[in-house]
Amino acid sequence: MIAAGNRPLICYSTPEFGLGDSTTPKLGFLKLPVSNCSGKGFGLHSDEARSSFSVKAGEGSKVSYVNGKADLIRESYDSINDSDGKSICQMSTIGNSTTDIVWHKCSVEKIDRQELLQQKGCVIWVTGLSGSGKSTLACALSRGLHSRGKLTYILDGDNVRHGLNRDLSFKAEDRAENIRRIGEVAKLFADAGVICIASLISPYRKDRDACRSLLPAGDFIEVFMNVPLQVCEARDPKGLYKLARAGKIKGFTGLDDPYEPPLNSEIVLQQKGSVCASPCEMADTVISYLEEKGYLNA
Ligand SMILES: Nc1ncnc2c1ncn2[C@@H]1O[C@H](COP(=O)(O)OS(=O)(=O)O)[C@@H](OP(=O)(O)O)[C@H]1O
Ligand SMILES: Nc1ncnc2c1ncn2[C@@H]1O[C@H](COP(=O)(O)OP(=O)(O)O)[C@@H](O)[C@H]1O
Repeated sequence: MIAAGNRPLICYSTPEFGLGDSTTPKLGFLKLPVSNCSGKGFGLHSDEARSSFSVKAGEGSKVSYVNGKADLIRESYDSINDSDGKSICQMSTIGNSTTDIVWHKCSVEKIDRQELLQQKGCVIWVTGLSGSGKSTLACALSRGLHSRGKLTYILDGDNVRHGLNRDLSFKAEDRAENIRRIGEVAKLFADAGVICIASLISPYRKDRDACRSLLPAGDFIEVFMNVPLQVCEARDPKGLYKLARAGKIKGFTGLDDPYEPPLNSEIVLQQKGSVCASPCEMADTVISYLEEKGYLNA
């Protein structure tokens, strides 16, 4: 299925697509080669797609139509006219514009979901160097809250990079996109009423702050794993620091790539002298904070 912005495209076709007669619009799935779904364009530029067709992008009562040649829909929709000379600029929402999208409200809201769950949705954003204990804390926290009957979900940078963010590298703009996407997903979880634990290096202050700004005040709780580089490197459970020191990984955070420590995080977890609190103790610190701020009640 093809998506137009965040709306599905429901297609009906001329007979050569084998979806029935062309005069009666039918809902169906039009299998077209799509070579680029992420950029401005649709990517319908294969020879196989050079047939006349109609595409309908709709959600509820909002519908946009395109009638034309598939190979015309490439980069810009603003300048394309259909066979009657009518502009089909509605399709410009396929890019990154949000001007033609209307928020659809539902009578079941966040407050209702929170009531059901007896908790408040929020995002606990765990940031720190590789090896600082982010994933360990996330698990301990999830376990601790679960045992109190609270619903959590972990978005771990490593794990999300196996799926949603598998197209992203570790260069600065890809890290920013990784963080942006996880921030948006975390926001959805919080809206669902879930206590979402996002655990990723997120080295840049501006990217973390952008995620904070997606949420209502107080609902973004930044936890800084303030563990010295030497400690992280000595732990090196995946052997990545060793590889980076050997020059086999370039741009490794803390070595040859920056980490900007938070300036005002809600919680800072750090060693006392040379003693590091256990993961359970750290999780308890976060749980106490949530309790105090009322996140463990509706
Ligand atoms: N170049 C480089 N720099 C830092 N980390 C690297 C790199 N290459 C791979 N890894 C592994 O990827 C994990 C970090 O992914 P994140 O999504 O958390 O990173 S980021 O927020 O986009 O910076 C990180 O996982 P953690 O050790 O759990 O932090 C590493 O295992
Ligand atoms: N509080 C802690 N005290 C001692 N070791 C820890 C603690 N938290 C994590 N570790 C260890 O540090 C290493 C890195 O932890 P991990 O959670 O994978 O870090 P990150 O997700 O930040 O890369 C692991 O070997 C883990 O067992």
